Amino acid sequence: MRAFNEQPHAEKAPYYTRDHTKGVAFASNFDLYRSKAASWRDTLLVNLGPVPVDPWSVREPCRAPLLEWAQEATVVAETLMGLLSEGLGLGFEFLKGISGLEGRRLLAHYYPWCPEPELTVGLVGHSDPGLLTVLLQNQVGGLQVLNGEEWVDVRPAPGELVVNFGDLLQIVSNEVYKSAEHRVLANPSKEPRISVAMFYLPRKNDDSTFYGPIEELLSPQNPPKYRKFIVTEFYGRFYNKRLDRKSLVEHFKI
Ligand SMILES: O=C(O)CCC(=O)C(=O)O
Ligand SMILES: [Fe+2]
Repeated sequence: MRAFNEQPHAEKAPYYTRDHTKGVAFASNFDLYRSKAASWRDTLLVNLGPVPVDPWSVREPCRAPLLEWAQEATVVAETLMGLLSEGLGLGFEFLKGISGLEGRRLLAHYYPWCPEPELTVGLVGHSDPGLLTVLLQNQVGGLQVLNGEEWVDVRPAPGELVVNFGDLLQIVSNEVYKSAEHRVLANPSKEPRISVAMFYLPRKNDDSTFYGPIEELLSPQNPPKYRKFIVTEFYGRFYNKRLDRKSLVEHFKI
């Protein structure tokens, strides 16, 4: 990822687009024109499912490592989804059946040195939209998670993965699991911060499915906390707002 980002501008220019529905897109903040200020990072986005990207559209030097990482992360996500499903008292396959592991999106972030890090952030506070995110970060640090009112450092450790519960997991589990609010500080070090995240999201272009709290979890004592919606509304809401805190779950709250 470092090699990709540090290529001359002309090598990266063919990927510049704000159209996140493309197979591959390279841009700075996806919500640049909706947010109050720019964040200090660039992001390479690769859509890996349900319509897999042509692997050859991700050019060297990062094609093979990214695609390999995506496969490995998916094995982790599949296992975790099974365990979380059992944690809800449902079968191992249940959660996977809801959104599947088909909506797979890889985001590779590059946070260059920021000369005035106190004036902006690398990535504003937010929760991830899907079921789960599996994230690998290099050793620079800067990721923080909100614990109550306090931002706590998620310090990198070699070989460690960070897993975020997403908004959809909060909704379908009727708040048994809560999505994690997190942010990345602007990078004050000369060493770039690099992270690669795999998002497991609802399938696009499938408006025959209604998402909402899983019926099997509901009872008169545990009524649904969220209304049902289709995926077009879910993505429409996510992409038409700036990245901000946990507003996606708030939108669907009853
Ligand atoms: O760069 C990171 O560590 C966090 C990335 C992230 O939160 C995201 O892509 O949603
Ligand atoms: Fe995130």
